Amino acid sequence: MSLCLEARQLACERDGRWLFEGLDLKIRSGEILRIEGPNGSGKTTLLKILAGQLGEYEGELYWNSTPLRKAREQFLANLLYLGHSPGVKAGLSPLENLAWYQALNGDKGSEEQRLEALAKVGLNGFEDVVAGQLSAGQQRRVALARLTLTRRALWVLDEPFTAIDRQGVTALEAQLAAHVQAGGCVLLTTHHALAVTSTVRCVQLG
Ligand SMILES: Nc1ncnc2c1ncn2[C@@H]1O[C@H](COP(=O)(O)OP(=O)(O)OP(=O)(O)O)[C@@H](O)[C@H]1O
Repeated sequence: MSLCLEARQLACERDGRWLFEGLDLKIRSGEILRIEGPNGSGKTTLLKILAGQLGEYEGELYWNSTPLRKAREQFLANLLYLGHSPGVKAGLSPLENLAWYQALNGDKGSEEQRLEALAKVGLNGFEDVVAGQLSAGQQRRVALARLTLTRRALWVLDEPFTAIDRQGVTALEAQLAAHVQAGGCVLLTTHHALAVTSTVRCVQLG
């Protein structure tokens, strides 16, 4: 099924300043949409709005042509949102963190799946280490393991390459490309130059 998230005449004000106004954008199956702009231009704020996490905005959002407020359940069932911070629980191991994410989504999953997802992000041998003791890049990798674990079509990713080494960047780029090739869509912010350019469109803020 073809998917489409659309924003019409989106505007957001912070502390008496318009971060963006009259913003129209669309993201469909098979596309990567990159939000660009300098620090403080509103990229994270825009992603939160588009991921349904922030209600303080003007304009309208549509999911498959239905206003998002009426299609919220279907929208959330298709959404995987990874925020600016890795959002990993420091007191839990990577394996426990993934089990916790799955439980939040009402998905029991299996340990085998979780081990496979951690292996894919290069965390073999760190599965049972308390996440608070992992490096910044390893914590980000725990969060990124959710991309493998959770079957959602729309990925909204805020700076997913932060703290990731060169090999990890290549692997993540390949994963993004494979996801859109399989009919998914990716909305992301990154200060990193993406190698997969053919399916990437850009929206500039600031
Ligand atoms: N909850 C909030 N209340 C008031 N102002 C906020 C809030 N959240 C963000 N802002 C302000 O909105 C502006 C945009 O912030 P945002 O985090 O969206 O920028 P960004 O483009 O993602 O920046 P960066 O590239 O540094 O991550 C900033 O000036 C910030 O101070």
